[in-house]
Amino acid sequence: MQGTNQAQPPAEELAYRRICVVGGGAWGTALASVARHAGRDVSLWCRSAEVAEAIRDRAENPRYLKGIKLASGIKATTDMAQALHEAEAVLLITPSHSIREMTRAIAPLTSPHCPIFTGAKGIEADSGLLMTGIMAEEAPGRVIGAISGPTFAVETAADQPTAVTIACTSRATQPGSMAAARLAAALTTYSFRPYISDDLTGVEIGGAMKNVIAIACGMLHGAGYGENLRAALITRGLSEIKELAVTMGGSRETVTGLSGIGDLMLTCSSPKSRNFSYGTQRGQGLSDAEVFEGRPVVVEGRTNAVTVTDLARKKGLHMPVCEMVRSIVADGAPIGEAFANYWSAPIEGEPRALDFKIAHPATSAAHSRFGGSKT
Ligand SMILES: NC(=O)C1=CN([C@@H]2O[C@H](COP(=O)(O)OP(=O)(O)OC[C@H]3O[C@@H](n4cnc5c(N)ncnc54)[C@H](O)[C@@H]3O)[C@@H](O)[C@H]2O)C=CC1
Ligand SMILES: O=C(CO)COP(=O)(O)O
Repeated sequence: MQGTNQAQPPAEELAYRRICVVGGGAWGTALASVARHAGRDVSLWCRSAEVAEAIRDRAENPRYLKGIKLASGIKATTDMAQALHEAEAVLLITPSHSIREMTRAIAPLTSPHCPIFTGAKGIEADSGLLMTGIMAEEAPGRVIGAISGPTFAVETAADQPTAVTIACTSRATQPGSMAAARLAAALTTYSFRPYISDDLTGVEIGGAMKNVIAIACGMLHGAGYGENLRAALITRGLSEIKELAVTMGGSRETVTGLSGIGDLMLTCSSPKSRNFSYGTQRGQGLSDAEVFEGRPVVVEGRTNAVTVTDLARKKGLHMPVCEMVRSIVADGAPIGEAFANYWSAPIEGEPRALDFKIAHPATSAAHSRFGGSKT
């Protein structure tokens, strides 16, 4: 059929030439470095003058990516208007709680034709909106998108092979479709491999929920449980992601992709993950205050345990893994007790001969491991 086999423009012609990354933390800096390696004109807005200076002058970000040599030529600045000047695409890479405020700041400083993509993973408290839902409210009419997947900033910045998903508001429409493809073309290097998706909801639900499940895995790992349990939590967690994603209009296929199972596996199994590490330390008996020691660290799963379960409850969905994490991080339940409740709950649709709350060995093991109510 005529028209269906039209040749795509060459990638270089398609690619955005000028990209502004907003957020000079670990992930924003890593993406700025990727874009520079891909040959783009890259500006980076940083909150800290010291960080901006180190990136500009020495191609390093000692605060967030210590010891890693970045691409040279990143125009790092603390001046937002200067960073956004003539940007063809913006990557908004600050923590999820700041996305509303940051989109509000970016919108008037950019052309209405400039798409905004975010790498933040989360759901907003109160509104229950995904990151791109917030951005669509604050920058109405804009093409909005997300970049997600199994991506530790420290590896990406060090040029380790990394695959991501780039999704856009209605990729099926011309502007959305073009924006995702243009960003993918702009960021592709020998080590950075973007895939395109039109399932923004599925992509973002995966990103928000995997952090909560990683905390669960970390907590039980820290408490001394084995890999069997971790694999079970990842699998049951994936099922919770699938339920919420499909209920919200996302697709099952996305859940089995990079932004779903890919990111879930990575985050649930590595000490490089802040969510998994936080969980591990809590599982070892440390309190929140002891884990953070006054240093603010982005652990998105702590707040998202509440926002995800709030949303699921509203939709009439039961999410035992996420509820377990919520009961610990938000309601102060002892980890052993929360796990025992989770593990001993009847399995829907299956008859149980025993009262698992009393008889299951894992229940008493959990209680003794955690020494009653201390943790
Ligand atoms: N670090 C990683 O490996 C990855 C992180 N992400 C996501 O990217 C987002 C950012 O994470 P990271 O860069 O790792 O965090 P980070 O802690 O390394 O850096 C956060 C950056 O945001 C800035 N910031 C913090 N609060 C702010 C606010 N209220 N307003 C404006 N700027 C603010 C900080 O100054 C800093 O530059 C998170 O949602 C995270 O889940 C996604 C993929 C990988
Ligand atoms: O999102 C990430 C990897 O894809 C980073 O995970 P953490 O925020 O747990 O470090």
